[in-house]
Amino acid sequence: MDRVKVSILGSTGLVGQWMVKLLANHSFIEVIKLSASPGKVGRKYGEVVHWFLPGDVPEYARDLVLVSTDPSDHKDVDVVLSALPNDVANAVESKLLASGLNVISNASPERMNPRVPLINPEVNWNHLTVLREVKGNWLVKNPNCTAAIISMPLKPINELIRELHIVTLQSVSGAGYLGISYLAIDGNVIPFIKGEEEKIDAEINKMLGNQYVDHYVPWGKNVYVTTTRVPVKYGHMAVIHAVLNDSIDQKQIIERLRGFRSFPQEQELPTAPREPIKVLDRVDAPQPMRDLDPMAVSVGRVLVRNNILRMVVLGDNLVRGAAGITILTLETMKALKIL
Ligand SMILES: N[C@@H](CC=O)C(=O)O
Repeated sequence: MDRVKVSILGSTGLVGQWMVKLLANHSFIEVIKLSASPGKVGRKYGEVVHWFLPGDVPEYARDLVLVSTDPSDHKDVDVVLSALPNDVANAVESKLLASGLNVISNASPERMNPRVPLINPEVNWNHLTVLREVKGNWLVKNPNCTAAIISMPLKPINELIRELHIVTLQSVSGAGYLGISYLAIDGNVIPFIKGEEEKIDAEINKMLGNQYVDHYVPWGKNVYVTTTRVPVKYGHMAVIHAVLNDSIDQKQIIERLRGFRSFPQEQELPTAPREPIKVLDRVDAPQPMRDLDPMAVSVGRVLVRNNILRMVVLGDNLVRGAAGITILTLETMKALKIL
């Protein structure tokens, strides 16, 4: 397959808009359908979308007439990309799968299904290869945005880790455009995000484990997580303390993080960052306002003391954590000849 035709579900939402933007002028992925909620179906994308990203609505998308999520509206696409909210995704995606369509989805239902690969391409691209043994169509899931960001710097050091203690500082955009009121978050920190702590623990364990066709074997490490919502627009941060198995020099950890490259980099995939983990030497890095990169993860404050590694990790929750990871997964699947 030379070109890959896709449709985007939830195309007017925060994550959907990023998908529309990132796929403008893509070298081999072509968006042929955009879908939105029933009230918008039949109208032009450019007239309906409340565009919030820098720049204009990409030209290719402006005149596309919005379709429904019904499988009959997607029958001529190779892959459906789903940016649907969690509460509606399951019903819609199940119908698409039942009709024989392939789906890559950002929504949380089915992430822990033992047969469904949960993919952060640099971390576990090899889990996708089980799909070669699957007859018919498939579902692939993105991890939770925070799990996507945190799993990246864990990958090159995963065998050194005995257990993890994580505190997150998650931006408001993670809750969606209408997710949290200004009065609730301005000048405030909310130390609870529903369901998030369980997801991060389970998903990191799945991605760093081994995937087989009908089951997976988790990484098997204890991951203790506290999640907080902070008054920042974009970028999720995590303070990680990793208890290590052996003593290891801080410099060796930094070398491993800086030198990390994976399949997407080797294949020079269009959406892959050249340097997936940026270790920043500045004493006050990383900061969402200064250090946010769309697809790379920024790491600072690296310190090893008494066999405990501390690092602060920052990533773009809407791009690396959602829209960009979907596209990079599709590019990885094409490079693996799964499409
Ligand atoms: N569940 C996450 C979504 C990622 O952006 C959050 O609430 O921040």
